[in-house]
Amino acid sequence: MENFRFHNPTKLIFGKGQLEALKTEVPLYGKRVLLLYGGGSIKRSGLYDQVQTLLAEADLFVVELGGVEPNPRVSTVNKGISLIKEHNLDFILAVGGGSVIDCAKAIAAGSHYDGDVWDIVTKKVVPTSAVPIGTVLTLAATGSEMNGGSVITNWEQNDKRSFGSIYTYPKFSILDPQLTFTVPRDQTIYGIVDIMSHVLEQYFHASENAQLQERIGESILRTVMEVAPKLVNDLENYAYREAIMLNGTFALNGILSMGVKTDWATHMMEHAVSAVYDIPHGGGLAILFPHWMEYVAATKPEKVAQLGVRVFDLHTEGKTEAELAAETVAALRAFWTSIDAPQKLADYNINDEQLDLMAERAMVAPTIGNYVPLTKEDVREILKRAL
Ligand SMILES: NC(=O)c1ccc[n+]([C@@H]2O[C@H](COP(=O)([O-])OP(=O)(O)OC[C@H]3O[C@@H](n4cnc5c(N)ncnc54)[C@H](O)[C@@H]3O)[C@@H](O)[C@H]2O)c1
Repeated sequence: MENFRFHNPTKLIFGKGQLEALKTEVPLYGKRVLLLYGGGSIKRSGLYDQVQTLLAEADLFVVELGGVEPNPRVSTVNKGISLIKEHNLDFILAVGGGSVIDCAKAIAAGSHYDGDVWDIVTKKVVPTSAVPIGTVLTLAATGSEMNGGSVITNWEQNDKRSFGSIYTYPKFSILDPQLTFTVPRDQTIYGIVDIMSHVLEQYFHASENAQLQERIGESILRTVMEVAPKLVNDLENYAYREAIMLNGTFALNGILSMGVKTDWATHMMEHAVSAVYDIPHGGGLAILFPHWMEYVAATKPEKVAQLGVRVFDLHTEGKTEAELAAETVAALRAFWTSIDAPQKLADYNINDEQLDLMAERAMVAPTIGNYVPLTKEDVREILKRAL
């Protein structure tokens, strides 16, 4: 393993009816709250009214900003920063999925910085403090509820970038699986793919001797694969929602990346695709991951084969690593197809017109990924195979 420090300061408040905790948690950090939410699902479900009531009962001053987009935009981040400054707000409550939470993190860091928040998102500037945030999670997918990461899109520049900071970890996150009952079937599927992809990005690391991290990752994958097919046909089942929610949080809260150089090339490619075409993140990952895996297996099949044996129960007798790797890719693809995840970029009407732009946008460094570092030509080839 590489040397590492692990520090995750987010308090998880998990289970039925835990929303009430807002009354005691928020006042620990602030009195003047920016309430941030997305496209209105929380108004339809009644969650918005419940949150407002609890904040009022706790005697808190509230300014709200709704309409945070899926794939949140830097223009919305800037609106939030203006509201924080105008009303002298000292806490941000994000109620929603990863997009709302990521937007809250960028507002939090940007409010303590005098320049353009895009400097922070593009990692030109490192945050040294941030407005404290708390979250009420309504969609299991990103793990943003228990990490410091944030992904923001600059639509004018067709650029989607991520940054992370110890200052943007939520102080607390309330996870009531019942709040995810209303997530539609397609978004539920994207969430499942996102969770599995997070594990895979860390499983395909470039370090030695990380058995515990790998075994935890395999457990998450196996649990998600056991529950997901049942959940997509029974969306209001508490036990299934509960399992997926906890797995989603643990897939990206830092434990799988302890002491290892993780990959993340597929996420960078997906960010490039969704920065140009604004497609759902999980949908893009379902298309790209099997192609990435097939591509890297040509030079480094061993870990792909290991995944197949340990997670997809492949039999090894008489097979080469390359054959096992090919079976693993087929098994992953078959699993995602079985839960109706998309399979090719054409499913989102994406053709080869913007291949070069997408390949260019994916290259946030001269090569991306660590398991097998990819050049722009590699990325272009993977995107082409995914069309
Ligand atoms: N910060 C991280 O660690 C991290 C990791 C992976 C991805 N991301 C980013 O997060 C974003 C995706 O977040 P997401 O997958 O959580 O989806 P999302 O937050 O974009 O939400 C997707 C859709 O579901 C709706 N929705 C949310 N909760 C709902 C509910 N309870 N009922 C009905 N509808 C509901 C939203 O309004 C939205 O239309 C992308 O921008 C992605 O790049 C961040």
